[in-house]
Amino acid sequence: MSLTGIVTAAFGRHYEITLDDGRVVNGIPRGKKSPYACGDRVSLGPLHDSEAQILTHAPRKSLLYRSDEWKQKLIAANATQIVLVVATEPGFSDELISRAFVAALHEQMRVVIALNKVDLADRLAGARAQLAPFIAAFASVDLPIVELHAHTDVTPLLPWLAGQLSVLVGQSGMGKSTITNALVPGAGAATREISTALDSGKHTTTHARLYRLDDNSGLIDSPGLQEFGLGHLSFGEIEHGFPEFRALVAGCRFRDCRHRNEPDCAVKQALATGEIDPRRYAHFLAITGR
Ligand SMILES: Nc1nc2c(ncn2[C@@H]2O[C@H](COP(=O)(O)OP(=O)(O)OP(=O)(O)O)[C@@H](O)[C@H]2O)c(=O)[nH]1
Ligand SMILES: [Zn+2]
Repeated sequence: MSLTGIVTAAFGRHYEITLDDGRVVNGIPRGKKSPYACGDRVSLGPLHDSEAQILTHAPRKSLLYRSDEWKQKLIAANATQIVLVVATEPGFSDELISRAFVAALHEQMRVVIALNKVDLADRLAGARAQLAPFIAAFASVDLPIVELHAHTDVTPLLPWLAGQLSVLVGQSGMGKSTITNALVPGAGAATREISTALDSGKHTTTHARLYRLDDNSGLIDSPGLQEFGLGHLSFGEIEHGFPEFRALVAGCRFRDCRHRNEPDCAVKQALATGEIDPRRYAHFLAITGR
């Protein structure tokens, strides 16, 4: 009988595997690739000095990854939701939010937005305004937005984490590690002070790690990301991540309308009337234009 366990940390081509019996070992993939992610259930070959080859992974409920022309980067396997962390400061990219939504909806994951650092009161209105288009766009989809001051209290997040395997995703400096440390005493995730000017965060979390919150809930902290390439998704899959377009596209003159320069495009008409938010439309062009 081969050993089985779950990937609890991913460091490039090395994986920390927590075996079903509780032992923690090193897993090394066969070949040159890094085809596993935190959250994967894996089976291992024979153990030598706490190290074993990873033979295979079990079928995944979901796989969150990003890609560009050159490579794919796995973020998490089997997660049921993304907790997208943004903050009042440093500024965040709303295009990254649109991208994370496309990836999440493609994998049938829920998205919860955590707006952190609400204590920085003079920045709060601006951050809320930046999120407003998403609230409108996702009116037909469940989209919780949880405001947080992670330094003092993360309990507002708890009801959203119950029963889920959540993956924290966000740009560097938004407070993912602070949230993880508060939720998992002793996690020891590195946090750092932003010492220099605003908006100049450099990332510190270098690898993804999975933490158990209770018997039914887990949390994966992932390195801060500045880009979320979606080169692996088709036009239709990207369009699916824009739920506010769904009811409209049937009204476009062309069945294969790309909502760019085509005549009688219902999406562009909705843009002109303000029914579709210009930021969301810009994100759609950026993501489908690649
Ligand atoms: N004012 C304020 N600062 C916070 C809050 N939460 C986190 N911070 C600070 O924000 C900075 C970034 O927090 P981290 O938790 O390291 O951010 P991160 O998202 O994990 O960043 P990476 O590890 O680079 O991905 C640190 O200086 C934190 O102390 C908050 O609620 N309010
Ligand atoms: Zn169209």
